[in-house]
Amino acid sequence: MPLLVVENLTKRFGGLVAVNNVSFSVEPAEILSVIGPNGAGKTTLFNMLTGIHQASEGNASLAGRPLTGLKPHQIAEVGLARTFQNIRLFGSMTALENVMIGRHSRTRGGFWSALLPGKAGIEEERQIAERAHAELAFVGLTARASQSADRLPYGDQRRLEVARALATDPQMVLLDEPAAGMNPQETAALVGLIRKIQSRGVTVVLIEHDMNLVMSLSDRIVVMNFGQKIADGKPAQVRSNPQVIAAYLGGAV
Ligand SMILES: Nc1ncnc2c1ncn2[C@@H]1O[C@H](COP(=O)(O)OP(=O)(O)OP(=O)(O)O)[C@@H](O)[C@H]1O
Repeated sequence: MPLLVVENLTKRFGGLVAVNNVSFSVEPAEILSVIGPNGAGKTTLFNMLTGIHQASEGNASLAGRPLTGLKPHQIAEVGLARTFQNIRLFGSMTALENVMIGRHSRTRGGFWSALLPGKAGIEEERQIAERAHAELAFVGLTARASQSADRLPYGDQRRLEVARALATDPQMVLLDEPAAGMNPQETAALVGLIRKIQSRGVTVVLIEHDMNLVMSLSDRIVVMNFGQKIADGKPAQVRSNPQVIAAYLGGAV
């Protein structure tokens, strides 16, 4: 059974159809990339899946539970987490605190657990910090735990966002251009990290423009152009699809 099912999702902004009747599904523990030219509708698709935009038409579900109509925090509770194209960290907080905020959304006291009475609050806070340290270690940022997020190198900020998403215990993470602005070494480390996320059993859907990364990492690729899905298949199929070559890949591959 697919984990994510997207059926006929459409988003209109006034007269502009940013996402037009898009359907696809994602199997558990798959790595699926969504590619397409600038303005194709990829981020709008993620924004509908994560409750930032309400769909104009269509449905999406995760593990059989409807996502459409839910608020972002409810979608996180269903098990869908994301990172953003423009990094959204709390700049003046430490790396550890940024990950703890992700974890707070999944615990009894939530964000206010520090106010829980006595021992219960202290114990919950200790568990949250422990889990946040584990996620920092997972993404390779142990040494950065006590540094302010805004002081971290760019690639580390992107990995910190991934750690925060993972701290919510998601079944699936959506990564919006995770390699954007990374140097080749950082990109290589990112490939390793995404494979580690997959081996944890977390399904990964990413938007990415780095075609080397997309072709080497993806189990499957969905191609969008002008809001519509124009192809859906394994990297080799997508790479040789004449419509995709015309719309996007050109001489790049
Ligand atoms: N909030 C909004 N209001 C109006 N138009 C929007 C809004 N968000 C996106 N759009 C428009 O919808 C279309 C799709 O944009 P979207 O950001 O989803 O594309 P994209 O494929 O993610 O592009 P990129 O690769 O450049 O990030 C674009 O024409 C964009 O200008």
